[in-house]
Amino acid sequence: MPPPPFVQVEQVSMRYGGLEGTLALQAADLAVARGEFVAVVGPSGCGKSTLMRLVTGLWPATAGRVTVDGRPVSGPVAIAGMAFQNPTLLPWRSILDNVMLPLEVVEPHRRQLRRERARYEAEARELLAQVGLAGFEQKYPWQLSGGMQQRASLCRALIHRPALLMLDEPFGALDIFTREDLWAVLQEVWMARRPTVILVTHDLREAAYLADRVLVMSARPGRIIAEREVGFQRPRRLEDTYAPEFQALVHELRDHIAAAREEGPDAARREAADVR
Ligand SMILES: Nc1ncnc2c1ncn2[C@@H]1O[C@H](COP(=O)(O)OP(=O)(O)OP(=O)(O)O)[C@@H](O)[C@H]1O
Repeated sequence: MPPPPFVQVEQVSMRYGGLEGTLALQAADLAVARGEFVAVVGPSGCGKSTLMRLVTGLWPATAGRVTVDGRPVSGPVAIAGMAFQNPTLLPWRSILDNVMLPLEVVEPHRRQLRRERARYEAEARELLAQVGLAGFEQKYPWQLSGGMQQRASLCRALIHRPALLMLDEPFGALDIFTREDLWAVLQEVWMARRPTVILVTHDLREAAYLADRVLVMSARPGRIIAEREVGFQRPRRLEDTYAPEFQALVHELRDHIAAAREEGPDAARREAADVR
């Protein structure tokens, strides 16, 4: 029998702002295996970030069930690391202290931090070196470029060795060259540590480069309407993204999203028919 999914979303709906509010998700299902790298793509405003908030327990679902590692999600999930489009580093803390922040919050690290500070600090420095930020530990966020801040934010998401890494457009604000550099960094970190990853992105090349499987969402109210395995060998290289098979996959995903956008009016009708 196959192991149960590490992340499971079953028939989840989410309406913001009470009965008359926006229905962001409707009867959405999602299953992600332990250690899998999944990308979620879809039309703008279809509910991708909402799905992320429900899986990490930042919002409760209006209906349905979310489990992570076999446990129902009823509040913030401690085993999750998160990074968003905006690096959200604290300006008054050094890069090293920003990276170490989750250790001050998440148990059991919180309890162990005072006693084992040197070990944790060495881990943070190692992680920073892995993403190319050796030597910048004592700098402040405002002294770093946007790409460097995003690298640091990735380290902060990883420092407590989360089993689940939730990335919501982490490279969305970066120029294409920096973004491509960070794809390689993320792939390397994932291959070394194998967390389960859910990545929300608007960039279909990014999804195809990084993910084992790409999930396509419908227009709002969102649900998963298509999925595509990505079989390219790892480690994937930037040159691979120019191969015909890779480009064909990106086109296929684009067609799915175009169809999902067309479906918009139907989605609106579905919403009207279901007042959940
Ligand atoms: N806190 C909120 N209160 C009310 N409505 C919200 C809230 N957050 C999101 N929404 C609405 O829910 C819908 C889904 O939003 P969400 O941010 O999940 O979509 P998204 O797919 O991540 O969007 P984008 O592609 O633009 O990043 C949108 O119509 C949005 O306006």
